[in-house]
Amino acid sequence: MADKPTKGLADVVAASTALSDIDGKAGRLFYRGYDIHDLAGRTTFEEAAHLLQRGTLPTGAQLAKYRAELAGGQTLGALVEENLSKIAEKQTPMEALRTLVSLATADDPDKSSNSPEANQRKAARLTAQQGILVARYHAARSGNTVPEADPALGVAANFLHQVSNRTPTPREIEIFDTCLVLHADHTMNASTFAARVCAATLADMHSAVVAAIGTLKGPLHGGANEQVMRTLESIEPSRVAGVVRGKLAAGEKIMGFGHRVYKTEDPRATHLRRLSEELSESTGDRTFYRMSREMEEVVFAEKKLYPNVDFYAATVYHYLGIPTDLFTPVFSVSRMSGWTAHVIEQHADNRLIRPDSEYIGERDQKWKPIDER
Ligand SMILES: CC(=O)SCCNC(=O)CCNC(=O)[C@H](O)C(C)(C)COP(=O)(O)OP(=O)(O)OC[C@H]1O[C@@H](n2cnc3c(N)ncnc32)[C@H](O)[C@@H]1OP(=O)(O)O
Ligand SMILES: O=C([O-])CC(=O)C(=O)O
Repeated sequence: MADKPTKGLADVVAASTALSDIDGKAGRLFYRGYDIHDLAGRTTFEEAAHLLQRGTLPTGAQLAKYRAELAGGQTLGALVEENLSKIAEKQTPMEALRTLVSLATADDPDKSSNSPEANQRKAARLTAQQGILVARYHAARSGNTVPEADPALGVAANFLHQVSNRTPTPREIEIFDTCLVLHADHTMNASTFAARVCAATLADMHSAVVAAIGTLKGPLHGGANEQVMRTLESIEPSRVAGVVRGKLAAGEKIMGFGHRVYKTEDPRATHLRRLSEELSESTGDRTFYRMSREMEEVVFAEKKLYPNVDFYAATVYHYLGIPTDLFTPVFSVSRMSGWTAHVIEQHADNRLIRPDSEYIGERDQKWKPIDER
């Protein structure tokens, strides 16, 4: 019989990975040995994605090649094109992404191969496409068209331009690029674990990332960033402390706080707090930043909980003009680079992931025919 399980697999080491590492006590995060504090603000999203998917921070030539591959991977398949507007009418953003990425399999030239080369190509295409899917979905539901992606610009610049239909400032692009770097990978988080479980059956990369998108959607994981903004918008600015204390007293969770692994501040939240403050000053709209600071103080005083990555990401995206229901899709634009890197890693050294369970049901039941039950 199996040992008593730890609820939610807490502290269980479920996979080996060379992609990212967390020191939860010290509040440190590393991508392939590089400290997130060294990467954030200095490395572009494309460099971080190359690091995760291809193993190294790219040289200039490698980066140019990878960026060209991303630019070439932006074309959406015929089945996606045919269905996009119908899906945008009927599905919420994360539902739509789950559907669209699944449909994208149909026209992917490498759909039937899990070879390392095919996986590298698919990882680049999926990473290139995710931002376009979000922008095209948003345009379709708003009755707009999306400006053509400029191959000379990176994922961050093109995404902001396409979603807002205005030219972002260079600083806005830098800030958003940093957000993408900060969200790219995070060890065995729920969506990455889901992707690895799927990939470990030798299912294809698209199937694995569809599982991951469905898992990221929930409010205990990536969906929390949208809920943070909804909470901020629902509170009268002068009543933050009372409302938050009331929610905690009622046993409610405050979205954007707490973490399974970090026992101190999430290092990504440190960057995002600073970026949120900067944007609150440059936009002249300090209300949500001030409210966030007050929420942080109250939650810490009451529960000793720190903000996680989703907390200040919410106000950063808000100040960048991103619609609130696209916050979790934005997370997926970045995390696609990590999910696909994990699928590459899983397929390269695979064993089926099939843990045991503890049986807690009835035993020795006596079967009766239906008319005697
Ligand atoms: C990208 C990401 O996924 S980051 C996480 C995003 N999710 C959120 O922000 C949602 C809010 N946070 C949470 O639900 C949790 O902190 C999680 C899911 C992130 C981590 O969960 P776990 O490690 O399983 O902790 P768990 O949910 O068991 O909480 C432990 C205790 O802290 C409390 N707690 C944890 N987070 C919060 C919170 N945000 N607000 C209030 N109380 C909280 C729980 O109520 C519980 O209290 P109890 O022991 O008195 O019952
Ligand atoms: O690691 C986790 O459990 C959640 C998280 O912060 C992430 O996925 O970025």
